[in-house]
Amino acid sequence: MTDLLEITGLTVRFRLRDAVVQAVTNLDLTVRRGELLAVVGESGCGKSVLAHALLGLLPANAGVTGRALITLPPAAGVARTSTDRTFVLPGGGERPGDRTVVLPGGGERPGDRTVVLPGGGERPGDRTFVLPGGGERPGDRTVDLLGCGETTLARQIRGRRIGLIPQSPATALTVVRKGRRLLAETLKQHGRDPRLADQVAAEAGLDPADLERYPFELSGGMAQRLCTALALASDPELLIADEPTSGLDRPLVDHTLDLLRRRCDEGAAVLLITHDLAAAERVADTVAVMYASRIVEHRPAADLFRAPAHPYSQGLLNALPDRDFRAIPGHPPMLTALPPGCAFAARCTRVTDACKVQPAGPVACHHPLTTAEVPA
Ligand SMILES: Nc1ncnc2c1ncn2[C@@H]1O[C@H](COP(=O)(O)OP(=O)(O)OP(=O)(O)O)[C@@H](O)[C@H]1O
Ligand code: NI
Repeated sequence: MTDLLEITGLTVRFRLRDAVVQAVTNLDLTVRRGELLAVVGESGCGKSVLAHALLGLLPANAGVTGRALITLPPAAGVARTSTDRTFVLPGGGERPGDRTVVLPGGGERPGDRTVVLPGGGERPGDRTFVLPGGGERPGDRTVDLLGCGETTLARQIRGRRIGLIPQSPATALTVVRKGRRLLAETLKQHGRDPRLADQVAAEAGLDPADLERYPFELSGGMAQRLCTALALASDPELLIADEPTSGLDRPLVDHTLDLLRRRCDEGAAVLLITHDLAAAERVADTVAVMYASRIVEHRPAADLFRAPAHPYSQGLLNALPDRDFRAIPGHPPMLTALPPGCAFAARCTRVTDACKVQPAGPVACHHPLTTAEVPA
Protein backbone atom coordinates (compact mmCIF):
# COMPACT_ATOMS: atom_id res chain seq x y z
CA MET A 1 0.00 0.00 0.00
CA THR A 2 1.27 3.47 -0.79
CA ASP A 3 0.72 6.67 1.11
CA LEU A 4 -2.30 8.71 0.13
CA LEU A 5 -2.34 11.23 2.96
CA GLU A 6 0.49 12.25 5.23
CA ILE A 7 -0.39 14.48 8.17
CA THR A 8 2.42 16.01 10.22
CA GLY A 9 2.21 18.25 13.24
CA LEU A 10 -1.47 19.10 12.75
CA THR A 11 -2.50 21.51 15.50
CA VAL A 12 -5.85 23.27 15.85
CA ARG A 13 -6.62 26.00 18.38
CA PHE A 14 -9.93 27.81 18.81
CA ARG A 15 -9.68 31.34 20.14
CA LEU A 16 -12.44 32.16 22.57
CA ARG A 17 -12.88 35.53 24.28
CA ASP A 18 -11.08 34.48 27.45
CA ALA A 19 -9.52 31.11 26.62
CA VAL A 20 -7.93 28.97 23.94
CA VAL A 21 -9.31 25.50 23.15
CA GLN A 22 -6.52 23.04 22.32
CA ALA A 23 -8.63 20.86 20.04
CA VAL A 24 -5.92 18.96 18.10
CA THR A 25 -2.27 18.91 19.14
CA ASN A 26 0.78 17.98 17.09
CA LEU A 27 -0.94 15.10 15.31
CA ASP A 28 0.96 12.85 12.91
CA LEU A 29 -0.91 10.26 10.84
CA THR A 30 -0.43 8.52 7.53
CA VAL A 31 -3.27 6.99 5.56
CA ARG A 32 -2.40 4.55 2.81
CA ARG A 33 -4.40 3.59 -0.25
CA GLY A 34 -6.49 0.59 0.65
CA GLU A 35 -6.26 1.32 4.37
CA LEU A 36 -9.15 1.68 6.79
CA LEU A 37 -7.91 3.81 9.66
CA ALA A 38 -10.22 4.15 12.66
CA VAL A 39 -9.90 7.15 14.95
CA VAL A 40 -11.43 6.42 18.35
CA GLY A 41 -11.68 8.26 21.65
CA GLU A 42 -14.14 9.79 24.09
CA SER A 43 -16.48 12.63 23.19
CA GLY A 44 -14.74 15.97 22.76
CA CYS A 45 -11.20 14.62 22.21
CA GLY A 46 -10.88 16.31 18.80
CA LYS A 47 -11.93 13.68 16.25
CA SER A 48 -14.37 15.79 14.26
CA VAL A 49 -12.12 18.84 14.41
CA LEU A 50 -9.39 16.71 12.81
CA ALA A 51 -11.78 15.80 9.96
CA HIS A 52 -12.94 19.38 9.51
CA ALA A 53 -9.36 20.70 9.52
CA LEU A 54 -8.45 18.39 6.62
CA LEU A 55 -11.41 19.64 4.60
CA GLY A 56 -11.07 23.34 5.43
CA LEU A 57 -14.40 23.35 7.25
CA LEU A 58 -13.36 25.00 10.49
CA PRO A 59 -14.90 28.30 11.63
CA ALA A 60 -13.05 31.61 11.55
CA ASN A 61 -11.89 31.44 15.18
CA ALA A 62 -9.77 28.35 14.40
CA GLY A 63 -6.01 28.53 13.95
CA VAL A 64 -4.49 25.58 12.07
CA THR A 65 -0.82 24.68 11.70
CA GLY A 66 0.96 21.64 10.30
CA ARG A 67 0.88 19.84 6.97
CA ALA A 68 -1.48 17.34 5.36
CA LEU A 69 -0.11 16.19 2.02
CA ILE A 70 -2.42 14.24 -0.25
CA THR A 71 -1.07 12.65 -3.43
CA LEU A 72 -3.52 12.72 -6.29
CA PRO A 73 -3.47 11.58 -9.88
CA PRO A 74 -3.76 14.37 -12.42
CA ALA A 75 -7.20 13.69 -13.89
CA ALA A 76 -10.31 14.89 -12.15
CA GLY A 77 -12.33 12.13 -10.58
CA VAL A 78 -11.02 8.96 -9.07
CA ALA A 79 -7.58 7.44 -8.80
CA ARG A 80 -7.37 6.26 -12.33
CA THR A 81 -4.99 6.77 -15.19
CA SER A 82 -5.68 6.37 -18.87
CA THR A 83 -3.73 3.13 -18.85
CA ASP A 84 -5.73 1.48 -16.08
CA ARG A 85 -8.23 -1.07 -17.34
CA THR A 86 -11.54 -2.18 -15.95
CA PHE A 87 -12.08 -5.76 -14.91
CA VAL A 88 -15.00 -7.77 -13.78
CA LEU A 89 -14.05 -9.53 -10.59
CA PRO A 90 -15.64 -12.78 -9.59
CA GLY A 91 -18.20 -12.43 -6.89
CA GLY A 92 -17.46 -15.77 -5.31
CA GLY A 93 -14.47 -17.94 -4.65
CA GLU A 94 -12.17 -19.34 -7.30
CA ARG A 95 -13.85 -21.21 -10.08
CA PRO A 96 -12.69 -23.49 -12.84
CA GLY A 97 -11.34 -21.41 -15.65
CA ASP A 98 -10.44 -18.43 -13.46
CA ARG A 99 -7.24 -16.82 -14.58
CA THR A 100 -4.64 -15.01 -12.57
CA VAL A 101 -3.39 -11.80 -14.08
CA VAL A 102 -1.10 -9.06 -13.00
CA LEU A 103 -2.25 -5.55 -13.42
CA PRO A 104 -2.44 -3.44 -16.32
CA GLY A 105 -1.56 0.07 -16.97
CA GLY A 106 1.98 0.05 -18.31
CA GLY A 107 4.36 -2.15 -16.45
CA GLU A 108 4.27 -3.28 -12.89
CA ARG A 109 4.43 -0.64 -10.24
CA PRO A 110 4.83 -0.69 -6.54
CA GLY A 111 1.42 -1.47 -5.10
CA ASP A 112 0.10 -3.35 -8.13
CA ARG A 113 -2.10 -6.22 -7.05
CA THR A 114 -2.65 -9.58 -8.60
CA VAL A 115 -6.22 -10.63 -9.04
CA VAL A 116 -8.03 -13.69 -10.21
CA LEU A 117 -10.36 -13.03 -13.10
CA PRO A 118 -13.34 -15.14 -13.98
CA GLY A 119 -12.76 -17.44 -16.88
CA GLY A 120 -16.30 -17.29 -18.14
CA GLY A 121 -18.88 -14.63 -18.79
CA GLU A 122 -20.38 -12.39 -16.17
CA ARG A 123 -22.02 -14.11 -13.28
CA PRO A 124 -24.37 -12.89 -10.61
CA GLY A 125 -22.34 -11.22 -7.95
CA ASP A 126 -19.51 -10.26 -10.27
CA ARG A 127 -18.35 -6.73 -9.62
CA THR A 128 -16.66 -4.35 -12.00
CA PHE A 129 -14.02 -1.95 -10.91
CA VAL A 130 -10.76 -0.35 -11.82
CA LEU A 131 -7.74 -1.65 -10.01
CA PRO A 132 -5.56 1.24 -9.09
CA GLY A 133 -1.92 0.61 -9.76
CA GLY A 134 -1.13 2.01 -6.36
CA GLY A 135 2.34 3.42 -6.68
CA GLU A 136 2.92 7.00 -7.63
CA ARG A 137 2.82 7.66 -11.32
CA PRO A 138 4.10 10.42 -13.53
CA GLY A 139 1.73 13.36 -13.29
CA ASP A 140 0.64 12.64 -9.71
CA ARG A 141 0.64 15.82 -7.71
CA THR A 142 0.81 16.53 -4.04
CA VAL A 143 -1.48 19.05 -2.41
CA ASP A 144 -1.14 20.39 1.14
CA LEU A 145 -4.72 20.42 2.39
CA LEU A 146 -3.81 22.86 5.14
CA GLY A 147 -2.02 25.31 2.85
CA CYS A 148 -3.69 25.08 -0.57
CA GLY A 149 -6.46 27.58 0.13
CA GLU A 150 -10.24 27.50 -0.03
CA THR A 151 -10.51 27.74 -3.83
CA THR A 152 -8.49 24.57 -4.40
CA LEU A 153 -10.31 22.76 -1.58
CA ALA A 154 -13.73 23.76 -2.88
CA ARG A 155 -13.06 23.13 -6.58
CA GLN A 156 -10.80 20.12 -6.48
CA ILE A 157 -10.78 18.34 -3.16
CA ARG A 158 -13.88 18.54 -0.98
CA GLY A 159 -16.65 16.24 -2.12
CA ARG A 160 -14.46 15.13 -5.05
CA ARG A 161 -11.19 13.55 -3.93
CA ILE A 162 -12.19 13.50 -0.28
CA GLY A 163 -15.78 12.65 0.64
CA LEU A 164 -17.23 13.38 4.06
CA ILE A 165 -20.03 11.55 5.79
CA PRO A 166 -20.77 14.25 8.38
CA GLN A 167 -21.49 13.54 12.02
CA SER A 168 -24.74 15.55 11.88
CA PRO A 169 -26.47 14.49 8.66
CA ALA A 170 -29.64 16.43 9.41
CA THR A 171 -27.66 19.69 9.64
CA ALA A 172 -25.77 18.86 6.45
CA LEU A 173 -28.95 18.32 4.43
CA THR A 174 -30.48 21.76 4.54
CA VAL A 175 -31.52 22.01 0.88
CA VAL A 176 -35.15 21.59 -0.05
CA ARG A 177 -34.68 19.03 -2.79
CA LYS A 178 -35.70 15.41 -2.86
CA GLY A 179 -33.01 12.86 -2.20
CA ARG A 180 -33.19 11.55 -5.76
CA ARG A 181 -32.50 14.96 -7.28
CA LEU A 182 -29.71 15.66 -4.82
CA LEU A 183 -28.02 12.37 -5.53
CA ALA A 184 -28.56 12.49 -9.32
CA GLU A 185 -27.13 16.01 -9.47
CA THR A 186 -24.14 15.00 -7.40
CA LEU A 187 -23.47 12.00 -9.64
CA LYS A 188 -23.71 14.18 -12.75
CA GLN A 189 -21.41 16.78 -11.25
CA HIS A 190 -18.77 14.06 -10.97
CA GLY A 191 -19.20 12.80 -14.51
CA ARG A 192 -21.23 9.76 -13.53
CA ASP A 193 -24.56 8.57 -14.86
CA PRO A 194 -27.37 10.14 -12.76
CA ARG A 195 -29.38 6.95 -13.32
CA LEU A 196 -26.98 5.28 -10.88
CA ALA A 197 -28.84 7.03 -8.03
CA ASP A 198 -30.83 3.94 -7.03
CA GLN A 199 -27.75 1.75 -7.07
CA VAL A 200 -25.66 4.18 -5.01
CA ALA A 201 -28.53 4.63 -2.53
CA ALA A 202 -28.86 0.87 -2.13
CA GLU A 203 -25.10 0.59 -1.69
CA ALA A 204 -25.40 3.06 1.18
CA GLY A 205 -28.20 0.96 2.70
CA LEU A 206 -30.96 3.40 1.72
CA ASP A 207 -34.13 2.05 0.15
CA PRO A 208 -34.29 3.76 -3.30
CA ALA A 209 -37.98 4.50 -2.56
CA ASP A 210 -36.78 6.83 0.22
CA LEU A 211 -35.09 8.99 -2.44
CA GLU A 212 -38.59 10.32 -3.17
CA ARG A 213 -38.61 12.06 0.22
CA TYR A 214 -37.39 15.52 1.07
CA PRO A 215 -34.47 15.59 3.54
CA PHE A 216 -36.72 16.96 6.28
CA GLU A 217 -38.97 13.92 5.88
CA LEU A 218 -36.11 11.53 6.60
CA SER A 219 -35.40 9.90 9.95
CA GLY A 220 -31.94 10.46 11.44
CA GLY A 221 -30.78 7.05 10.20
CA MET A 222 -32.16 7.65 6.70
CA ALA A 223 -30.49 11.07 6.52
CA GLN A 224 -27.27 9.37 7.56
CA ARG A 225 -27.52 6.89 4.71
CA LEU A 226 -28.42 9.62 2.20
CA CYS A 227 -25.26 11.48 3.30
CA THR A 228 -23.32 8.26 2.82
CA ALA A 229 -24.76 7.90 -0.70
CA LEU A 230 -23.87 11.53 -1.50
CA ALA A 231 -20.32 11.02 -0.24
CA LEU A 232 -19.97 7.89 -2.40
CA ALA A 233 -21.28 9.67 -5.51
CA SER A 234 -17.88 11.11 -6.44
CA ASP A 235 -16.12 7.79 -5.79
CA PRO A 236 -13.54 9.62 -3.64
CA GLU A 237 -10.00 8.42 -3.02
CA LEU A 238 -10.44 9.19 0.66
CA LEU A 239 -13.70 8.88 2.51
CA ILE A 240 -13.89 10.48 5.94
CA ALA A 241 -16.78 8.89 7.80
CA ASP A 242 -17.58 10.75 11.03
CA GLU A 243 -19.71 8.43 13.17
CA PRO A 244 -21.40 6.95 10.06
CA THR A 245 -23.22 4.28 12.07
CA SER A 246 -24.64 6.31 14.94
CA GLY A 247 -28.38 5.87 15.20
CA LEU A 248 -28.45 2.84 12.88
CA ASP A 249 -29.81 -0.59 13.77
CA ARG A 250 -27.37 -3.47 13.95
CA PRO A 251 -27.97 -4.80 10.40
CA LEU A 252 -27.50 -1.32 8.94
CA VAL A 253 -24.40 -0.79 11.06
CA ASP A 254 -22.98 -3.97 9.56
CA HIS A 255 -24.05 -2.92 6.07
CA THR A 256 -22.26 0.44 6.43
CA LEU A 257 -19.12 -1.13 7.89
CA ASP A 258 -19.00 -3.69 5.10
CA LEU A 259 -19.36 -0.90 2.57
CA LEU A 260 -16.42 1.01 4.06
CA ARG A 261 -14.30 -2.14 4.16
CA ARG A 262 -15.13 -2.93 0.53
CA ARG A 263 -14.08 0.54 -0.60
CA CYS A 264 -10.68 -0.04 0.97
CA ASP A 265 -10.39 -3.47 -0.57
CA GLU A 266 -11.02 -1.80 -3.92
CA GLY A 267 -8.12 0.62 -3.40
CA ALA A 268 -9.69 3.71 -1.79
CA ALA A 269 -8.89 4.78 1.77
CA VAL A 270 -11.26 5.39 4.68
CA LEU A 271 -10.79 7.42 7.84
CA LEU A 272 -13.48 6.12 10.15
CA ILE A 273 -14.23 8.27 13.19
CA THR A 274 -16.18 6.26 15.72
CA HIS A 275 -17.13 5.73 19.34
CA ASP A 276 -17.88 2.14 18.48
CA LEU A 277 -14.76 0.13 19.29
CA ALA A 278 -16.42 -3.10 18.22
CA ALA A 279 -16.95 -1.53 14.78
CA ALA A 280 -13.31 -0.48 14.62
CA GLU A 281 -12.22 -3.97 15.64
CA ARG A 282 -14.35 -5.50 12.90
CA VAL A 283 -13.17 -3.47 9.92
CA ALA A 284 -10.10 -1.36 10.69
CA ASP A 285 -6.56 -2.10 9.54
CA THR A 286 -5.10 0.47 11.89
CA VAL A 287 -6.42 2.39 14.87
CA ALA A 288 -5.47 5.78 16.26
CA VAL A 289 -6.65 6.38 19.82
CA MET A 290 -7.14 10.06 20.67
CA TYR A 291 -7.19 11.52 24.14
CA ALA A 292 -7.48 15.21 24.95
CA SER A 293 -6.46 16.43 21.47
CA ARG A 294 -3.53 14.04 20.95
CA ILE A 295 -3.07 10.60 19.47
CA VAL A 296 -1.90 8.41 22.33
CA GLU A 297 -1.63 5.09 20.51
CA HIS A 298 -1.48 4.35 16.78
CA ARG A 299 -1.04 0.72 15.86
CA PRO A 300 -2.32 -2.08 13.66
CA ALA A 301 -5.87 -2.90 14.79
CA ALA A 302 -5.15 -6.56 15.53
CA ASP A 303 -2.24 -5.63 17.83
CA LEU A 304 -4.13 -2.90 19.63
CA PHE A 305 -7.21 -5.00 20.31
CA ARG A 306 -5.16 -7.98 21.44
CA ALA A 307 -2.71 -6.05 23.57
CA PRO A 308 -3.40 -2.33 24.09
CA ALA A 309 -0.22 -0.59 25.22
CA HIS A 310 -1.48 2.79 26.42
CA PRO A 311 -3.36 2.65 29.74
CA TYR A 312 -6.08 4.81 28.16
CA SER A 313 -6.57 2.36 25.27
CA GLN A 314 -6.77 -0.44 27.81
CA GLY A 315 -9.37 1.54 29.74
CA LEU A 316 -11.47 2.05 26.61
CA LEU A 317 -11.35 -1.65 25.79
CA ASN A 318 -12.16 -2.65 29.36
CA ALA A 319 -15.31 -0.52 29.15
CA LEU A 320 -16.69 -2.75 26.38
CA PRO A 321 -19.70 -4.86 27.40
CA ASP A 322 -18.04 -8.08 26.25
CA ARG A 323 -14.93 -7.30 28.31
CA ASP A 324 -14.99 -5.85 31.84
CA PHE A 325 -17.84 -3.41 31.20
CA ARG A 326 -16.00 -1.04 33.57
CA ALA A 327 -15.73 2.63 32.56
CA ILE A 328 -12.54 4.59 33.21
CA PRO A 329 -13.09 6.59 36.40
CA GLY A 330 -13.03 10.37 36.08
CA HIS A 331 -13.33 12.67 33.09
CA PRO A 332 -11.01 14.00 30.41
CA PRO A 333 -9.46 17.40 31.22
CA MET A 334 -10.85 20.64 29.79
CA LEU A 335 -9.15 21.43 26.49
CA THR A 336 -8.79 25.02 27.68
CA ALA A 337 -6.65 23.93 30.63
CA LEU A 338 -4.50 20.96 29.66
CA PRO A 339 -1.68 19.93 31.99
CA PRO A 340 1.87 20.28 30.64
CA GLY A 341 2.63 16.53 30.78
CA CYS A 342 0.50 13.49 29.98
CA ALA A 343 -3.17 14.59 29.92
CA PHE A 344 -4.29 11.12 31.07
CA ALA A 345 -2.13 11.18 34.22
CA ALA A 346 -4.99 12.28 36.50
CA ARG A 347 -6.97 9.13 35.61
CA CYS A 348 -4.09 6.70 35.26
CA THR A 349 -3.16 4.02 37.78
CA ARG A 350 0.43 3.87 36.48
CA VAL A 351 1.25 7.53 36.97
CA THR A 352 4.69 8.60 38.25
CA ASP A 353 6.70 11.82 38.25
CA ALA A 354 7.90 10.99 34.74
CA CYS A 355 4.36 11.71 33.48
CA LYS A 356 4.87 15.44 34.12
CA VAL A 357 6.75 15.43 30.81
CA GLN A 358 4.74 14.98 27.62
CA PRO A 359 5.35 11.45 26.26
CA ALA A 360 5.86 10.88 22.52
CA GLY A 361 5.91 8.02 20.02
CA PRO A 362 3.36 5.58 18.56
CA VAL A 363 2.46 4.71 22.14
CA ALA A 364 2.61 8.05 23.95
CA CYS A 365 3.14 6.76 27.48
CA HIS A 366 6.07 6.60 29.91
CA HIS A 367 4.75 3.33 31.36
CA PRO A 368 3.09 1.37 28.56
CA LEU A 369 1.61 -2.02 29.28
CA THR A 370 3.67 -4.97 28.23
CA THR A 371 2.07 -7.90 26.45
CA ALA A 372 2.50 -9.95 29.62
CA GLU A 373 0.22 -7.58 31.55
CA VAL A 374 -2.70 -8.01 29.20
CA PRO A 375 -5.17 -10.62 30.44
CA ALA A 376 -5.63 -13.50 28.01
N1 LIG B 1 -15.91 26.27 16.87
C1 LIG B 1 -15.41 25.89 18.04
N2 LIG B 1 -15.04 26.79 18.97
C2 LIG B 1 -14.53 26.38 20.14
N3 LIG B 1 -14.35 25.11 20.50
C3 LIG B 1 -14.71 24.17 19.60
C4 LIG B 1 -15.27 24.50 18.34
N4 LIG B 1 -15.51 23.35 17.67
C5 LIG B 1 -15.14 22.34 18.50
N5 LIG B 1 -14.66 22.83 19.64
C6 LIG B 1 -14.12 22.06 20.79
O1 LIG B 1 -13.09 21.21 20.30
C7 LIG B 1 -13.07 20.01 21.03
C8 LIG B 1 -13.07 18.82 20.09
O2 LIG B 1 -14.35 18.75 19.45
P1 LIG B 1 -14.72 17.58 18.45
O3 LIG B 1 -16.02 17.95 17.84
O4 LIG B 1 -13.60 17.34 17.53
O5 LIG B 1 -14.89 16.35 19.42
P2 LIG B 1 -15.17 14.82 19.00
O6 LIG B 1 -14.00 14.02 19.43
O7 LIG B 1 -15.57 14.76 17.58
O8 LIG B 1 -16.40 14.50 19.97
P3 LIG B 1 -17.74 13.65 19.69
O9 LIG B 1 -17.33 12.22 19.82
O10 LIG B 1 -18.66 14.08 20.77
O11 LIG B 1 -18.23 13.98 18.32
C9 LIG B 1 -14.28 20.04 21.96
O12 LIG B 1 -13.84 20.40 23.22
C10 LIG B 1 -15.15 21.11 21.36
O13 LIG B 1 -15.90 21.75 22.36
NI1 NI C 1 -17.31 14.38 16.63
